[in-house]
Amino acid sequence: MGLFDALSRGLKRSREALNEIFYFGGEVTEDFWEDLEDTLVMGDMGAEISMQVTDDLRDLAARQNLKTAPQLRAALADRLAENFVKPEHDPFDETPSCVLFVGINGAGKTTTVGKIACAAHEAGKNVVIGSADTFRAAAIEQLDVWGQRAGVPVVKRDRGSDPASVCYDVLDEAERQTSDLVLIDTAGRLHTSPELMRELAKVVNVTRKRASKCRAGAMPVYVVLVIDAATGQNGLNQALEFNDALGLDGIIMTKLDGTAKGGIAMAVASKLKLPIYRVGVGEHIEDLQPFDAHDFCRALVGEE
Ligand SMILES: Nc1nc2c(ncn2[C@@H]2O[C@H](COP(=O)(O)OP(=O)(O)OP(=O)(O)O)[C@@H](O)[C@H]2O)c(=O)[nH]1
Repeated sequence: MGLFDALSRGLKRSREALNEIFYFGGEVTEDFWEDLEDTLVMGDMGAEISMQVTDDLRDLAARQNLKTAPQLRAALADRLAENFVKPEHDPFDETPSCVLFVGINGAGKTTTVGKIACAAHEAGKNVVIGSADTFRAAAIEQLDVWGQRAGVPVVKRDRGSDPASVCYDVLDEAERQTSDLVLIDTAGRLHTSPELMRELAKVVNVTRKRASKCRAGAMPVYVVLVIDAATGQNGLNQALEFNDALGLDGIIMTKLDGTAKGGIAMAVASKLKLPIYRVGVGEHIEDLQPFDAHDFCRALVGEE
């Protein structure tokens, strides 16, 4: 199943709400613009973007003399797509590359590492996984299972070990194996805990320092925030805090197959000017897909 179909199944709530406006909408009236802005806000896009998008569409309708709601549906999808940033690099396509996965508990970090490891291994890449979640024993086991499934080695240490030193070991191993792709899972943490964010900043710094000293030349390190799309507007607070503490390179948005309304992807990408590298649309290996802003926005507004 392609991204558009997978998203179309997931983003039902926002699409139905927008459908209602467009379906019943004949002539565009003042009520139409109010309903549109409210619906975008309810779809987790945030007040600022919703107002901006509505104003821009209103200008376009006036300029192009578009008078009925259905005429505006495709224009809305195009306007929404403009909120997304195109990635300059894809950390999962570059070789060599080291990616640190960060985020709150249960966002989908471990699952995403597993899915990416499987796909990269299948594509013939030499992959190594690092388990810097030394807090939760079950997380280390979960990553081991993904490693076995993917046929990829997992570097791990005992529960309670220093996560930064695990990252150092992971890069030692990656160098020994001349790995193409290094994927490091970190422990879930609340963005509101300064102590845990400081610990994570140390993990990132140590990884960057070690990666800059690889014998074959510096290995780029990407810090990727994994966000559960169903957390709604709280996802924006997470992104702002993680970005402040670590300087993020991009986002992976998971669980867009569930009850998520989807607008949070746009709110985060637009506010932080960060690319979305992948989206999760299910729990299985194949349910992680490259992000396409146009497909995403068409699925959101119900454009075929
Ligand atoms: N439906 C759906 N479920 C997902 C997706 N991604 C992850 N999950 C599920 O979300 C749950 C949490 O995923 P994990 O990968 O364990 O999350 P985590 O961020 O590593 O969690 P911590 O280790 O506690 O920080 C699991 O049950 C996953 O199967 C997705 O895209 N869609």
